[in-house]
Amino acid sequence: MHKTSSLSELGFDAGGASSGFFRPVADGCPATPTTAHRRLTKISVIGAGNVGMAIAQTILTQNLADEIALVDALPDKLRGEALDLQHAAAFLPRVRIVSGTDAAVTRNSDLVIITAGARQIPGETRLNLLQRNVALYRKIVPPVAEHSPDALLLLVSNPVDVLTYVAWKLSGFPASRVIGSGTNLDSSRFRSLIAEHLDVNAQDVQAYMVGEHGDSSVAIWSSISVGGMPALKSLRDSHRSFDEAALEGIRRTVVGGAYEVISLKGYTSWAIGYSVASLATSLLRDQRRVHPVSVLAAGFHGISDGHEVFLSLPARLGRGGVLGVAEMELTEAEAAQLRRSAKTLWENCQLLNL
Ligand SMILES: NC(=O)C1=CN([C@@H]2O[C@H](COP(=O)(O)OP(=O)(O)OC[C@H]3O[C@@H](n4cnc5c(N)ncnc54)[C@H](O)[C@@H]3O)[C@@H](O)[C@H]2O)C=CC1
Ligand SMILES: CC(=O)C(=O)O
Repeated sequence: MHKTSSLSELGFDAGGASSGFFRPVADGCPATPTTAHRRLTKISVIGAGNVGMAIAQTILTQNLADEIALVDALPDKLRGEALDLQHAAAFLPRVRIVSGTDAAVTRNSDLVIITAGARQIPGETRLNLLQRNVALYRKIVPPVAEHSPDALLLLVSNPVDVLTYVAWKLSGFPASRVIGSGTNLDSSRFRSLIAEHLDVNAQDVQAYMVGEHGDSSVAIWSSISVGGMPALKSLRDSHRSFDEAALEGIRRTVVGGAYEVISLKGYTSWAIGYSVASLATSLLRDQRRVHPVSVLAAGFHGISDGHEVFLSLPARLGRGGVLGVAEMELTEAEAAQLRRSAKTLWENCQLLNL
């Protein structure tokens, strides 16, 4: 484990340094019972690339963790990223940052977020990454699960739905503790498009994309509400142009959002950073918020009970992981689209022989 540069590395003895500096106060005790018994929260981020670092830095600003462990295969890059974050300590809540190329640094994590892996080059689909990233997950997931057997696993590398299945199989964890970031990000893109159109804050817009985090994601038009009011009918009443073709155009724009950013800057990072930090908050702070995330979907909406496929459905998240999945009312067309997504994803899962 590498605790980033410290005075002890320069030869200064850390033992007793604090007690030499501060004079004990009368009747003082080392820690109040509350502090002494408070369970510290540890989050590990595997993969310190664009996405891993955007997630780590967003989590840092949200005062969610007492310790963040970063893991990457490239030791210099990893140490550089860890130091760079540590140098911001004077502006942030106090968080211990540790890093290492070995999964041992993640020991006793509450939440492990995996972002390691190949990313798309312009024009490539997420499913194109499957073989490369499954090979990585075979190396990463078993030791991580062994070091933190009670952790929640949050998967981000693509194709995220199939890799969530892979992580579930390789970890041996219950499905409720294995969650893919899924369409939480796609739904944010969807909400922000509608919010911009109506000139309202995207936080006041509810709108769900479900299914695959990828080309076959399904927009649930009946889920759109603004300030608690169903919005599709009024959008249609005020704009005759909101016909089926226009709606499919909006869905394609949401799906194309990632491709557009990748073609412009080479990767996506900030939005997924906020998306995953919001999931981490809901999980670790037991917020019981509903997020569209990748969960075991067998038996939902006509997906066969025997198909252990993971895809996004609105799920209630808390400290135990997935606490429940909302029974959405879908049109027959939406349910059929979802089943088509499930079929494609399940075919990919079966090729892996896990
Ligand atoms: N689910 C989602 O919504 C999103 C998923 N992604 C996915 O996240 C993944 C990462 O993307 P970027 O951060 O942009 O890529 P990147 O190339 O910047 O970072 C990947 C990191 O993984 C590290 N890595 C490789 N093998 C490793 C191992 N065995 N152990 C630990 N670290 C290892 C690399 O050294 C590198 O630092 C990609 O698969 C990408 O498609 C990206 C954006 C959104
Ligand atoms: C790359 C990716 O999956 C996204 O930004 O949606």
